[in-house]
Amino acid sequence: IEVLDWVDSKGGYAHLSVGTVNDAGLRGTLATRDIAEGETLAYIPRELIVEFGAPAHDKPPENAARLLARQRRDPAWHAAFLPYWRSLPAPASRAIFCKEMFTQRHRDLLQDAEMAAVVVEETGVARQVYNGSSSWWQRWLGQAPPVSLQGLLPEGAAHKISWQEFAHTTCHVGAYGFGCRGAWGGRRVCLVPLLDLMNHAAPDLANVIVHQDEGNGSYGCTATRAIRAGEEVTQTYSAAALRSDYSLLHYGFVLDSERPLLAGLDHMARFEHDNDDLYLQHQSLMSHEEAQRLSGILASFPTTEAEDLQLLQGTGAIFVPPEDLRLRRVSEVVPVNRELVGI
Ligand SMILES: C[S@@+](CC[C@H](N)C(=O)[O-])C[C@H]1O[C@@H](n2cnc3c(N)ncnc32)[C@H](O)[C@@H]1O
Repeated sequence: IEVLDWVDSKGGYAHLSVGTVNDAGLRGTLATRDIAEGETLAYIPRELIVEFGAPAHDKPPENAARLLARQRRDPAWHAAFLPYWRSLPAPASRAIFCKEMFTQRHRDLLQDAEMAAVVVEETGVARQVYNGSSSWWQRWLGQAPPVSLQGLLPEGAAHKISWQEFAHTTCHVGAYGFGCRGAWGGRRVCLVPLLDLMNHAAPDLANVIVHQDEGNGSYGCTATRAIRAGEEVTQTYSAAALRSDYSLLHYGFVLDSERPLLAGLDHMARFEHDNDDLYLQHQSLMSHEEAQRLSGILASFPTTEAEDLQLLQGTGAIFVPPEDLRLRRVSEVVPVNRELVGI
């Protein structure tokens, strides 16, 4: 597809094709040749990456407003990224569905008051950004999103964007965005063409990790095990996406898994709040209290960390570097071999 040639023409590469990966017609990425473990099978240069937001406010609706505004204010930029926009599911296509598109009927199906509250709260923020319905003092007091579609676009231009288009863009930014390091430091949300066509799989099934070069901001994708030509290429989006409720609400899918990862203690409604320091954000499926309890049990084990490490090395498993291995095991559900990709 066009986006592959575009990446190629801009100095990137990918040993990937885009195609149907299951009987339900899901689209995803496939290896075009055999890939060895540790090989970097895709490289996306910095200039193809779309970056938004600031650390304090990087919610999908605000970034959607920034994206839509930039597309309209800067037609040359929009045109330069056409192959990327065309690679994404069209609005109203069944390939993309998340909470911004929920109707009352979908909310009722949740059968869970807290999840329904998350939907109401987050779509409420999206509505505020779309309508620009908050006053300057609400924004100043932090009671409303700092960005509105009207505020970013010239007079009258915001009205030409329908709620459906806005909800679709919010869903796209949320479900296709990557956490990245901004050009001037700080955490941002980025859109990474082509690599965002990879589907999610649990860590034991995923075969690549996606990483950003700290120096030049480019993105790479490295095989965590050997991949055969034609095999689907998948990554683990985040530990949070291993939870059925989280993946359903934010991405519109649920993985087949023997044990659904759900617990009352770490309900996603809490999980989502950045300033709730009771919970370990976007990393663990538990509260700090629970992490401390489990850490205490691990600390009382008869073997040392070094001995555990030796055992793990013998298995060829991918694991985090030795320092505080046990404690990290508690707080990081998805271990990442940073050495493998040199980050
Ligand atoms: C980053 S995109 C991946 C590419 C997407 N499949 C496409 O064709 O544009 C994320 C979306 O892909 C779908 N998806 C990703 N992983 C999935 C999985 N394991 N099972 C079902 N759908 C998945 C969901 O619709 C999700 O919101």
